[in-house]
Amino acid sequence: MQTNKPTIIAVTGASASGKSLFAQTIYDELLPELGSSGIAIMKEDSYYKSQSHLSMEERIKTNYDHPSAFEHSLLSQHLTQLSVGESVDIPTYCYKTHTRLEETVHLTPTPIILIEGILLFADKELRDKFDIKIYIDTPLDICLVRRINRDTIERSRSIASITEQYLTTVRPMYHQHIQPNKPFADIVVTRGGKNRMAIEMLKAKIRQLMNSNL
Ligand SMILES: Nc1ncnc2c1ncn2[C@@H]1O[C@H](COP(=O)(O)OP(=O)(O)O)[C@@H](O)[C@H]1O
Ligand SMILES: Nc1ccn([C@@H]2O[C@H](COP(=O)(O)O)[C@@H](O)[C@H]2O)c(=O)n1
Repeated sequence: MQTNKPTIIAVTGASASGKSLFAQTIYDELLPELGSSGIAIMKEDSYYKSQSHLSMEERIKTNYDHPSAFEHSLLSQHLTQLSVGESVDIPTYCYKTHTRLEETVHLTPTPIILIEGILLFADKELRDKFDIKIYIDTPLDICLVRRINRDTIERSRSIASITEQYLTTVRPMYHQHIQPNKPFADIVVTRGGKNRMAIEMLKAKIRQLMNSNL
């Protein structure tokens, strides 16, 4: 069991702004040198509430861009457990059925934990657990185009359902719960997962943290 508290790096921004690509790129590029005992990656989306008790019609109507769609209390509890050296079992979420799957992913604490998600800064209790806070700042029209491409291919959505959801919840919730929390960020990143300078700076910071923990 490790003794030092992990450094938790949170990456937020609009849906399809490039949060996953940014966090995953840092993780993939550091994994060979830090190993799986050095760095881990988590998703806020894993903590979408289980909706197994609801009909498919009710699940489709849910506002997935409001903080109440997430079980943030469980995420907060897991981050606390990881911080004191305890392992956690992370839920697995399915965007096609809009609920959790049976299986969980076991995570043991690592010195560096990356986490990405749309509403990580919306909850003060969660926000206070992050050591480094990053906001991916991508124009909303670019996010929409990416979301259409991604959700038709990866999440089995129709164009009609994507545009309806975008206008009724995704866009308004962005203006209410995501963009207003941008000032909490330590670093605002343009060009998302393709911003090599931002990626290299984060990697250098992580290496420095790892060396200072030796
Ligand atoms: N800078 C970029 N240029 C081009 N495509 C990108 C860029 N960043 C992300 N994408 C693509 O856009 C889609 C959404 O990106 P993703 O990282 O999943 O966003 P998020 O995690 O913020 O929802 C993915 O298909 C991804 O490959
Ligand atoms: N059942 C669900 C759950 C979530 N969404 C959408 O996912 C977005 C968050 O994930 P990103 O990878 O895009 O950050 C969020 O905007 C929800 O609208 C969904 O469509 N269905």
